Amino acid sequence: MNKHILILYYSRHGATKAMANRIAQGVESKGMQAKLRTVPEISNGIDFSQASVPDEGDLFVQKDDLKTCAGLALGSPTRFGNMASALKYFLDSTSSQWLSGALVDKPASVFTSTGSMHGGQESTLLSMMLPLLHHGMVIAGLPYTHPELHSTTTGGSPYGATHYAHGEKGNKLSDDERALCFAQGQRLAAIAQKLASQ
Ligand SMILES: Cc1cc2nc3c(=O)[nH]c(=O)nc-3n(C[C@H](O)[C@H](O)[C@H](O)COP(=O)(O)O)c2cc1C
Repeated sequence: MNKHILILYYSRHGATKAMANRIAQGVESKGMQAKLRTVPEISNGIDFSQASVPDEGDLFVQKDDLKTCAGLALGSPTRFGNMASALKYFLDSTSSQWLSGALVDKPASVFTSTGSMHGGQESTLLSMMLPLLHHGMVIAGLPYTHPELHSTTTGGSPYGATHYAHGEKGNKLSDDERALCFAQGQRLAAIAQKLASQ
């Protein structure tokens, strides 16, 4: 089976990246490799041209990463109740992978960070699922058997892990958020392993 879970995220200020790193720890605790990848900023073609390799941090995703992964965690900051355009721009370029069924029957989950408590976490997560369903993925949320879903006063939802960032520089995850990110990574890896053994 493909051994790695692709954790594909966009993060401007680091909160979504912190979640991605914690989800990766959950994946790796199940004996699978977590491949952390991001997407470039969108350029209007006038302001700047983007380097093909980022100056720092995780590498940019390649289309082949979709074909070779065993599962996908997709993460974005909430932008007006939806995913960030940089991530959507990448997804909109995956017609070939859709045609070839590169993601069909692979598990997927979604995660997001917001600046305000009721700023659209769930609408973002639900809308992020749509392209993944078109790609034929099997969507995995978070079950309420995780006690943190009952007790959290910050982020966390059955639709996927979330973080309430209290503004744009709030990158420190609460204990409940950390636990749920970890659980999401574990669950994704466990489902990928089960599906591969069918
Ligand atoms: C253009 C824009 C739109 C945003 N829209 C929302 C929103 O709808 N709801 C919300 O709670 N936060 C919103 N935010 C705040 C970000 O979601 C929040 O700061 C997030 O934690 C940033 O994640 P990052 O650190 O990974 O970049 C918005 C930020 C920007 C720049």
